[in-house]
Amino acid sequence: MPTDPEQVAVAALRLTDPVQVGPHRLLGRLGGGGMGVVYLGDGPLGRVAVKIIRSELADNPSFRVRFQRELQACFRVRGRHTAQLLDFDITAEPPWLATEFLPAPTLGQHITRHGPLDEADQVRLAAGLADALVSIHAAGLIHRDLKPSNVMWTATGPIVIDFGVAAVRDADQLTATGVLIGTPAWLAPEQVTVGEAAVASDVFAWGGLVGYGATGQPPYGEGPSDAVTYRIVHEEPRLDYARIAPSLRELVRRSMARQPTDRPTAAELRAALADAAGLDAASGSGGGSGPGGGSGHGGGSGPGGAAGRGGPMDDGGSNESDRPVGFGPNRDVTLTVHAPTPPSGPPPTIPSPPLPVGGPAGVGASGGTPPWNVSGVVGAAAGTRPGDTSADGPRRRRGRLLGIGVAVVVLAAAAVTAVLLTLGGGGTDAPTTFSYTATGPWRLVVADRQSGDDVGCTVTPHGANPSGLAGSETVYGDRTFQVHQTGRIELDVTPSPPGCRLTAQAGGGDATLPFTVQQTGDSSAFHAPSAVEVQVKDFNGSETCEFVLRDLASGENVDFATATKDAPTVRLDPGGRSQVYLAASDCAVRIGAAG
Ligand SMILES: Nc1ncnc2c1ncn2[C@@H]1O[C@H](COP(=O)(O)OP(=O)(O)OP(=O)(O)O)[C@@H](O)[C@H]1O
Repeated sequence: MPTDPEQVAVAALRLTDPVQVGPHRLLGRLGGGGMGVVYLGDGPLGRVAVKIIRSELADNPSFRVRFQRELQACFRVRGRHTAQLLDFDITAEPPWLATEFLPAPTLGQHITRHGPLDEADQVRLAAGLADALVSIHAAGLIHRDLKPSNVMWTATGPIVIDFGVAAVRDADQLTATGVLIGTPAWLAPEQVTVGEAAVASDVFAWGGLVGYGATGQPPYGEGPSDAVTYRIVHEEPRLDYARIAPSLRELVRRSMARQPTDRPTAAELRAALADAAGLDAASGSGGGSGPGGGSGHGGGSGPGGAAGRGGPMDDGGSNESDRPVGFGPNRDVTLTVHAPTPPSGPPPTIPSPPLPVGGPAGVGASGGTPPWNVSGVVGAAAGTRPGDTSADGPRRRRGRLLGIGVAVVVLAAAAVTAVLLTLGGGGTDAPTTFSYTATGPWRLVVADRQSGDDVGCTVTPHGANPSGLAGSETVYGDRTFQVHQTGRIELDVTPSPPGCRLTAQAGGGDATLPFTVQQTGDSSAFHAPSAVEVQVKDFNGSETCEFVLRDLASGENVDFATATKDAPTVRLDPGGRSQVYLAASDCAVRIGAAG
């Protein structure tokens, strides 16, 4: 376990950030993801982590209903290794929820700083995560998004955050155009292929996380989401089992079985590890040293119960995080943490001298020469997968649930040249101009790589809009546009790299029918059959879904149809075109040849 003080980055509030949410005064930013931004708050419940939900999600009428249901289930989760939900207001604008603040790095941050875990910590990680999953599953929830940024590495073991919200997020993610959320690297094969998660999917992620703890590497490597999802569906995990503690190897191997039914349950994992990690295998995690009595409440805001993790401290109670630390506009701070913090601390004060303004403290977001400030085109070697040439390292947030069709496209795209378009000039606020010379149809992939904000990437074409782009577009997560225009195309993008990354992929893809499209954006192109059948898998809260079939070569709209809940399958006629694609729709669909 960490014995040295750990650094917890708290970035300054931005001018546009709220300063108060319900009864919680916001002190700084802890991070952010697809659902929204997470703030450090202080108030009647002590220090809390407040997540403010993105308006794109919250605007969907079904979101609040689902979210409230899910959060009520979250209140039932009382685990030694799960973060306690303390308060929420689903009726607020925007909605928010508050969980106990865990003054610790995430597992990902810990491993980035200190390297892979030794065997004793691997066992603690494995046992703690298994215990957390038992608590979550016992409440009828599936985490769905267990990954290094959702595990806090505290002095009392791993503590899982963010459970319950992924279900709502997944159900609603396609309703807000352009919002793509999630991290494919940790998904189970069935989440990729059919978009469905079960408790066994969490067990699969458990195996990947334990492997990551032991090796520092994600189980399916790094790279663009297409490549990673392809590997998840078709390949065995790339784990160096020799580096995994012997007592965990077989459990990891079994938990990452391709067939969900071949995986152990979380309870079996926990039982197998109980002795090694000193867990009480029989009683579960309901008791233990969990937080004191949070009382659930529904729509309104109000205190949910006492915050704070009452577990024993590893280091005899030294607790520097209670020292006055500086918060306030334009000041980033680093909390030095020896142990979990009791909730009530002295009110924050502004330190002297002022701390630097910039990105999250300790992350090095400000200063230095931006490594992206180069112009040129980097061509991938023939036969590599699109984007495999990226020198950008792991992507922290990306589109998810790319479906079988995308996996197929990866293969097809391997034959074409993938081009990473790098950009010249541009400060943080000024747009950076991207240019690409196309000789045939191509795909523009916009990746919003800024996991810590809710800004998105705004892409604005110079001159005429290329097909697919409806003028200036703002993208959250990843989104693909099919473009038929050839010649030189110039686009402005803000913010500049590395927050936003634009990639061009030659060709329009060549997916094999049938395939499933879960993400927003244009589908991959496919050879046109005599008629196309589009079956809506998820209306994502809408009453109807509009479809447009487009010709890849010309960008021309060739057929339209509207699916309704009474008639969820529609036929589209390619009208003799040889290669077509389905233009952006907000619904999740399966595209096949009509029989
Ligand atoms: N309870 C908490 N205590 C302390 N820090 C937290 C807490 N919850 C979240 N954080 C911090 O905020 C970051 C962002 O959390 P969040 O769950 O929104 O994002 P994510 O998991 O990276 O993304 P996504 O929502 O797309 O899965 C976490 O990685 C962590 O650093």
